Amino acid sequence: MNDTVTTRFAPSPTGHIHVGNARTALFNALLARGRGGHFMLRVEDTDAERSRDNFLTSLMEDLRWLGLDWSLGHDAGGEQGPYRQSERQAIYARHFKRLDDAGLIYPCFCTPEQLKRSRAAQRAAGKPPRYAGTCARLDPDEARRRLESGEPASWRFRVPSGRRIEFEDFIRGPQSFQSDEIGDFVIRRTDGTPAFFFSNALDDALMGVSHVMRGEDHLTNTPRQLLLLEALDLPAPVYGHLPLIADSDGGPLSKRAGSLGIRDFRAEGYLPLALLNYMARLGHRYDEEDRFRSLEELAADFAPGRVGRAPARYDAQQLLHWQKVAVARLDADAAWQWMADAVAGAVPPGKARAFCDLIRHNVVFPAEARAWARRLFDHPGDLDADTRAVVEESGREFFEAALDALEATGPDYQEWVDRIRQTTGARGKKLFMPLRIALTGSRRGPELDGVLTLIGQTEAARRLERCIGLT
Ligand SMILES: Nc1ncnc2c1ncn2[C@@H]1O[C@H](COP(=O)(O)OP(=O)(O)OP(=O)(O)O)[C@@H](O)[C@H]1O
Repeated sequence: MNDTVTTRFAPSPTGHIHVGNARTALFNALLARGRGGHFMLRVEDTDAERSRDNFLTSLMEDLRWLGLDWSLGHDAGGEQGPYRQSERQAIYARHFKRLDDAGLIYPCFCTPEQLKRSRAAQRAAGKPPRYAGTCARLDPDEARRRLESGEPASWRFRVPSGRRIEFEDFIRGPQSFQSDEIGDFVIRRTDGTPAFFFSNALDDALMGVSHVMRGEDHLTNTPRQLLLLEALDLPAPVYGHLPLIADSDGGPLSKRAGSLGIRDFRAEGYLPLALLNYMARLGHRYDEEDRFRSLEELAADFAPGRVGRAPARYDAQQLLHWQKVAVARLDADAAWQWMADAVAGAVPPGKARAFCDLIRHNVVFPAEARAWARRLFDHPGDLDADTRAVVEESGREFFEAALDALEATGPDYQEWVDRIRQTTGARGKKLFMPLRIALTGSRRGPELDGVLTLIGQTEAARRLERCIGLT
């Protein structure tokens, strides 16, 4: 028996992937990596109306940007392809025929309105809605006649009665379902396309997926899929269902609604490892919770048994924490790459690296780096009331002394501040805060020493004069 672990991410390309989808992809990638197995990307694009190629391109970009490369599947190859469901019609047709030949499926002519009425009636009677079995009892000759006359029909799987379906969920533990509570379900839609239950289960089996880890929105699909695989005499994977992630208001995430999209985080300048460290802890516990981990380390320490049962909620503060850690750990080259686009045009040629080295520990997003570039190379900006109060309190004489000192010492920071200290008697905060405000327009920011070097003597003098003018 082949005991390689093969996991998969099987999205429908119907929108940009969000934190919920991406965490499902991440957990599958971690499980495969941690066990030396394969992570597969399968594209579930049977819904032609909602599937779009641009969403497929976008989700592949997002996964690759996160570092969640797949070794099997769409755009990666493998023996069990194609890995786009829209290209697997012949395979579905073959297995559909096997079920038909075995008398395990039947055409259903019920219209959407009839089905809706039936569900409403069941609900009114206090019963959970499921297919009432109307077409299961049709005379086979009549069913053929109606099909031949072109009447639209979906196809349903005959769920065997009186069966208990049990399986061990590798996250939630033992699960048990009664087949009598499952109505006959659609495996082929009226338009001829395969329904989710069918194509999804069939592909997992045919593609050698060993572990299906997916959101618990799929939990009740699993007994249906197990019945189908049993009917087709195909091997079933083991299943694990993850608690869903809700947005910060508790609402569900949805690709269609475009909530918490990975590409939005990317555009804002979040780092992949910040998101990975954040998402890996969404519903999963690590020892040494606070330790920032590489993707390899996240995988080595990942265990389905450490996934909790409670729904996880998106927490912007937690993500921001990991972003700060990830930014602080960038080396000089990576820090520059990260901010380069945002500061393009705002930093004079030749000063880029010095600028980056100076401000990188003061920023968490590239947009902040851009604001610093403007502040240092263009204009320090208007002073807020508290900042202006410091300038006024320091007084004209202080800034005049600072300006004289600068002329005398040139842009040697240490000599400059020593001289100001001597001539004004100012010390500590009283010395450094007004100088910081003069040079940067802000009470917080990077080392003044570096600021002076970067903006140069002439600009520093101009900024001191501006403060003189404000007093
Ligand atoms: N909020 C969520 N939290 C965790 N996992 C989720 C969430 N939403 C979807 N998933 C999981 O993401 C995977 C991909 O699913 P799918 O492509 O159907 O995404 P979806 O967001 O449900 O899409 P749509 O909004 O188009 O219905 C599935 O395993 C699904 O369970």
